Amino acid sequence: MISAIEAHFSGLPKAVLFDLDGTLVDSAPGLASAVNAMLRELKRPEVDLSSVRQWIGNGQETLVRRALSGCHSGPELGQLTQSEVRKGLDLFRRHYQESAHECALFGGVRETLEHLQAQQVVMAIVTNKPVEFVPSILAPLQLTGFFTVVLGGECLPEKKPHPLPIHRCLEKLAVTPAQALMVGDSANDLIAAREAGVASLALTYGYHQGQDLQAFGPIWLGDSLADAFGSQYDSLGVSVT
Ligand SMILES: O=C(O)COP(=O)(O)O
Ligand SMILES: [Mg+2]
Repeated sequence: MISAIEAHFSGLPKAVLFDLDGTLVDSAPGLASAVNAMLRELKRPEVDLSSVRQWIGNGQETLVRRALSGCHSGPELGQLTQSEVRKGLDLFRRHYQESAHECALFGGVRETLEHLQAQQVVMAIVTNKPVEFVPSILAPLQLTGFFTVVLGGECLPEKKPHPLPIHRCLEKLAVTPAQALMVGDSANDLIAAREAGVASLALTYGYHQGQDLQAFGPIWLGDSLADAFGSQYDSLGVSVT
């Protein structure tokens, strides 16, 4: 059976841009450790992992604002002072240096990266996470060598859902929007891709805050990267189990 990716690109895209948190790695445990270390220092109540999962995806300042106010959105976020947010962010980042590695690769990811690399598809990471933390996530998982470009949330004046990081990444890779595929777990990824004229693929296992990702027009939506590229693995005789 021909996959949605093969049908769209008549084969494989020239470049695949991956979101990081919730797409390649389950980073919530490391983020929750740092959030709670920050809250302890500020003598505030700790939060549970499931709350932190709901708060990931809009960069670290938003995560810290949500943790300090104990909710995802609402007037409480706006009531925080600049100095509270700055202090929280400094503490969070100091602790996250220690806990960023507390994350796990989602199933099917390594096989997909190996498959794409073997097919000379260029790969990049476009994340809203500050870029300084990316090496401590990729290195222990031995993922560093797969990516030609890594763009973090504070590399540019805008982050996803703005299309600027995708435009900049395509420029660096010297590929056109039509030659690229964005793979993500949240509306931010799919909106940024759509605005940049890039096809997208949505994974349902990440941090989508209950949103219906189908509404943002991915060419494929599912719960395993291996399934998205599955028929191509099969044709190469590569195991996806
Ligand atoms: O740090 C975040 O907000 C998450 O980043 P990502 O999902 O764009 O990788
Ligand atoms: Mg994500």
